[in-house]
Parts: sequence; structure tokens; C-alpha cells
Amino acid sequence: AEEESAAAEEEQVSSSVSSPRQWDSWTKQLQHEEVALFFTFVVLFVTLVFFYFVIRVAFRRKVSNTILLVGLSDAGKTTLFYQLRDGSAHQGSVTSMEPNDDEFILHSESTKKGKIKPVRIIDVPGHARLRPKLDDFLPKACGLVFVVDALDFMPHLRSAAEYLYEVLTKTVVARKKIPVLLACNKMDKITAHSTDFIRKQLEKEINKLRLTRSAISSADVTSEISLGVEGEPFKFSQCVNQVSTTEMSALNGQVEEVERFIREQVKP
Ligand SMILES: Nc1nc2c(ncn2[C@@H]2O[C@H](COP(=O)(O)OP(=O)(O)OP(=O)(O)O)[C@@H](O)[C@H]2O)c(=O)[nH]1
Ligand SMILES: [Mg+2]
Repeated sequence: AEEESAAAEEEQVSSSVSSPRQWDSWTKQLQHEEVALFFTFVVLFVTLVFFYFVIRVAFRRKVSNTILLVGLSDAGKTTLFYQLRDGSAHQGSVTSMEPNDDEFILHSESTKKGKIKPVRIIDVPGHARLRPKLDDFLPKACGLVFVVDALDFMPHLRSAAEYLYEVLTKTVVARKKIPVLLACNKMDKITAHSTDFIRKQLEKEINKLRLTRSAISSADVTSEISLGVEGEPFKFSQCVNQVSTTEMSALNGQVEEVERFIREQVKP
């Protein structure tokens, strides 16, 4: 029994001797764990930063810089396109068969210093047969300039209103609330109609179209959205998207308001 107790005592002693060593290994292990934890956080952080930038770049790409020039044939879209790009009205006069599509810094900004975001301008031909191309461009657009011939306005009122109605009732235009600028062109001529007159006439004409079209299209509800407020005469202010008006002369380079509109949609 004495021997046994001695052995037990020895064990106790030896265990008390080994405890500092154990402590050492514990702290070492803890240090390892801390280091591991630290690196885990670093890796996590780096990954998060990486994904943040990836998402930002991906998102940036999606921000559109595309402005469409639409309107009837001969309204002055191509003239405006060249005026915006080159600061001169060369070409024009021939009916466009192909869209003009280019990305550039507005001519009026060419003297500005620093980095300026370029805009993509697409001049969609006004010929009725070429208009379906508009559907390809619309989803990319962040703004529409609807060019109206203010000089030869009345004879084309009906067709201009029809085209504008078609544009405003496009689902993508309403859903994305694409802003529309009614640019009354050829204001350099004294016989040109005023923007107020043009806006009112277009509103009246669209009101007529709305009444007849809604009666016809009640069968196929999916194709178009309805415009304005029921029971009230149509006004552009009732549209879900912003519809504003301005006067311009694409030929003479009086296009500042159009440029301002473009830069409101595409921040430099
Ligand atoms: N007086 C005057 N004439 C203009 C103005 N802008 C365009 N025009 C003339 O209007 C005509 C038609 O201009 P375009 O730019 O070719 O018309 P568009 O809208 O491109 O026509 P499409 O290509 O057929 O869709 C040309 O003879 C131009 O010189 C303007 O501000 N004032
Ligand atoms: Mg043209």
C-alpha cells in the first residue's frame, strides 16, 4: 500500500511538471487558430472587394448611353445627327436607308478638358418600312429625341401623331420610363409653327387615336399599354415618362436644348 501511494504521488508530481509544457502547446495551438482566423478574414475581405468591383463593372456596362433620334422622314434627324457629332449639317437631304449609329463626344464639348463620357446616338430612318428597326434599338435607349418638322407640320400631323403614339405606347418605353424630347425643328424659318402649337396639336391628335385604338385593341391587351387618363383629354403630362418640348434648328446648329437633354440622360 505504501508503494502504491508513492507511485500515485510520483504521478501527481510528474503531471504537475508536464502542465507548463501543455500550457505552451495550448497557447501555440491558440496562436495557430488565431492566425488561421486572421487569414480567413483577409481572404474573405479580398474576395468581397473583388466581387464588389466585378459587380460594379458589370453594372456600369448596363448603364445606357444611347439616345435615339426618331421622327418622320424629312424631319431633320440626320441633319441633327451630324450637327451633334461634327458641328455641321453636311449630308442630310437624302432619305436615310440605314441608321446612323455612332458613339462620340458631342461636338460642342470637344473643347472641354477632362474625361467626358461619350454618347451613342442612333438616327433611326423615318421611312415607314424601316421603322421596325426601332424595336431593336429601344431596349438600349436611355432617351428619345422625337424630331418634328415645324415648317411642314400640318400636312404630316396625323402621321407624326401616329408615330409618336406608337412610340409612347411601347411597353419598354413606359416600363423604363424613357424620357422623350419633342424637338420642333426648322425654327430658322419664320413660317415654322410654335412649339406650343405643335404640342397642342399632337396632344389633340393622339387623343383621337387613343379613343379609336383602345376600341380596336381591347381584344389584344398585351400588345400595348394604354395612354393617359381615362375620361380626360390626353396631355403629355399624363405619360409615365417625361415628355418635354423644345425648338431647334438642326441646319443652323441651334441644338443646345437637345444637347442639354442628352446630357441629362447621359451624365458626362
Ligand atoms: N430650314 C431647315 N431645314 C432643315 C433643318 N433640318 C433639316 N432640314 C432639311 O430637311 C431635309 C431633311 O433632313 P434630313 O436630316 O435628311 O431628314 P431625316 O429626318 O433624316 O429624314 P429620313 O432620313 O428620311 O428619315 C433636308 O433637306 C435638310 O436640309 C432645319 O433646321 N432648318
Ligand atoms: Mg435621315
